Amino acid sequence: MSWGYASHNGPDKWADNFPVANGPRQSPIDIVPAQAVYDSSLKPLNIKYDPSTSMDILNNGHSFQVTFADDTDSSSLRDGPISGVYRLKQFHFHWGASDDKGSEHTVAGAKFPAELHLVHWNTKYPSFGEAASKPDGLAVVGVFLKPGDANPNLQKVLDCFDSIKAKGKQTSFTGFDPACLLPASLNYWTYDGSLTTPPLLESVTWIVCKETISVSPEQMARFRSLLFTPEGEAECCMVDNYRPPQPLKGRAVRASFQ
Ligand SMILES: NS(=O)(=O)c1ccc(Cc2ccc([N+](=O)[O-])cc2)cc1
Ligand SMILES: [Zn+2]
Repeated sequence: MSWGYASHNGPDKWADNFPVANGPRQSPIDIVPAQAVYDSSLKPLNIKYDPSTSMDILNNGHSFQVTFADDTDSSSLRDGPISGVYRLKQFHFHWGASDDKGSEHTVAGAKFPAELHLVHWNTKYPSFGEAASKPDGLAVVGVFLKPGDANPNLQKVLDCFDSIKAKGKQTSFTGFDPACLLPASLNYWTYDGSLTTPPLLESVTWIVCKETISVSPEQMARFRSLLFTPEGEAECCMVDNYRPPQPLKGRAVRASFQ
């Protein structure tokens, strides 16, 4: 039985095969701004992406992801709460069946219709797979999507959904600069956490942007037109592919802004 988001294989069942699900630094969490500690020693995020590193877009049956060439530092993240250079590996999203849910992190209990994750790995390790098992191995930048005007940069991603509707479908996706999906302000909250899907490894420095990016109702409908299921199987819409907030267990959430 493989993991998913249905009642029989969803977040409440993940601990059966992945006991770290009940670990001390699980993600996502509810971010309570009033309880976040401003840390003046936190640096601004230093993000440099090279569009020529974007390679393809894939429906992996849990979400869709855009994968990047990570054999050089040309698309990477520095500074912020991290030390060293972290290379961009992929970005993906989590979203709901309706606009009242879908994000993984919440802000004082508020849910957003979707959340973008830009996944980076620490180049002090030889590969993404190696880094994914180290406490300082990964850094994920999270951005909330807020209902509003259509987002023209997001539209470039949504336009290729017809080619990746079913699980396992993949198509070329080159020349895309994911920096165009970032909000104008890179003020952020940061805390030590985990992957939000199995294997739930506790290797992620989370960097969650305070400012949101916009998404229109029509664009949200496009997200919800993807399928969890492969071609030839009964169709199941890809929606509600989010894990709910997990216990903070004494962790501090720091803010890069006052
Ligand atoms: N949602 S998230 O925490 O940003 C996230 C990011 C990347 C991944 C993909 C993944 C990351 C690591 C492994 N691993 O080490 O076996 C398998 C899959 C899973 C989840
Ligand atoms: Zn994610």
